[in-house]
Amino acid sequence: MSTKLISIEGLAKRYPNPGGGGTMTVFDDLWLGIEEGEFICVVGHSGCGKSTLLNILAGLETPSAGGIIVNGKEISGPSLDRAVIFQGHALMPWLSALGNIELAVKSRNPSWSSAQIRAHAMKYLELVNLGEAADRKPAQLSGGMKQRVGIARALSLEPDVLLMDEPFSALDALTRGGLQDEILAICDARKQTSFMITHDVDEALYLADKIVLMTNGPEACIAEIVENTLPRDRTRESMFKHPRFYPMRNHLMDFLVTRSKSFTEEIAGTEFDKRHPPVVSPGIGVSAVHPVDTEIPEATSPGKPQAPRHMAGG
Ligand SMILES: Nc1ncnc2c1ncn2[C@@H]1O[C@H](COP(=O)(O)OP(=O)(O)OP(=O)(O)O)[C@@H](O)[C@H]1O
Repeated sequence: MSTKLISIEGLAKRYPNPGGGGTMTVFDDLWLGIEEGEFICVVGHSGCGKSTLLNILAGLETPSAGGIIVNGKEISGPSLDRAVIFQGHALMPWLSALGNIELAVKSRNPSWSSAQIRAHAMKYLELVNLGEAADRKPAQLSGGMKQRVGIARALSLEPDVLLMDEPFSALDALTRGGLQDEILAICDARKQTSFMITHDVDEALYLADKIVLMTNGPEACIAEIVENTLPRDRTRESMFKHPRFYPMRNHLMDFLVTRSKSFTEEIAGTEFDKRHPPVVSPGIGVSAVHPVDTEIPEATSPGKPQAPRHMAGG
C-alpha cells in the first residue's frame, strides 16, 4: 500500500488513431508518487501528454490502463478535493469576482449560511489581493486579475491537491512573476500539494520541489524526476545567482533540447525501469559559496542517476 498522497500507477492513455485504424498511445506506463505538501512541475515538449495527465488527475478524463490513487482511493471522476486552475480562467461572466468564488464555496459547503460563504470567499479574494475588486465582473478585470480570481476560487475549496495547467502562460512577464510569488507564498504557507504543468524552465525552478521530465510523444514516459537543489527559501532574484542554478537549468535544458527526443536510444541496453524513474539532483556537490566551476559528481550527472528514492506503489 502506498504511503504517498498521490500514486500514479502504470498509467497509459490511448486515443483512436487520427489517421484511422488502431490507436495512438500518448503515454504508457507512467509511475509517480507525490508526497503531501510537495510542489511538482511537469515539463516536456508539446504533445507528450502533460494536459492529458493533469486531466486524468482531475478526473476529467479516464486512463486507458493503470490508475491514480489519491488519499488511498482510486480516482473515478472529478472531486472538489482536487481543484484545477486552467490557463483560461473559466470564470462565470455574469457573476462578480466574489460571486464566482462564492459559487465554488457553496458547492463545497452546501450547509453553510450565505454570510459564512461570503466571509470565506472574501478571505480568499483578499489572499490574492483582490478584495477591492470583489464587485467587478470578469469583463472589468485584467487578465492577471481574472487569473487571481481563478486561483482564489481553487484555493477557497481548500483542496487536498491543487492542479495547474500552465496557469500563467497567457500573462505578461511582470504579472506572471507577481502571481508566481503569490502562489509560492500561499502554497508554502498552506503546505499545499501542487501539480503544475509548465513550459517555462525558470518557472519550474522557482516553484517546484521536484520537476518531472517527460519524453516526447507519442508513447511518452517519465524519464527522470529532478530534485530541485536550490534552497527552499529562494527568491526570484537570489535564485539566478545561486551556484546550483546553472547546473539545474542546464540539466533541464539539455533534456528538453536533446535527451527528450533520443531517450529510447539513451536507455537501450540499460536497466531503466519505468516503475522507478531515476531521481537526480543536479548541482549537488557544487559549492554554495564559490561561483559555478565545479563538476557535478558522477552519481548525479545526467544519465548516471542516484538510486531511485521516489517510487510510486513501492
Ligand atoms: N480528445 C482527444 N482525442 C484525440 N487525441 C487527443 C485528444 N486529446 C489530446 N489528444 C492528443 O494527445 C496528445 C497529447 O495531448 P496533450 O494536450 O495532453 O499534450 P501536452 O503535452 O499537454 O501538449 P501542450 O504542451 O501543447 O499543451 C496530442 O497528440 C493530442 O493531439
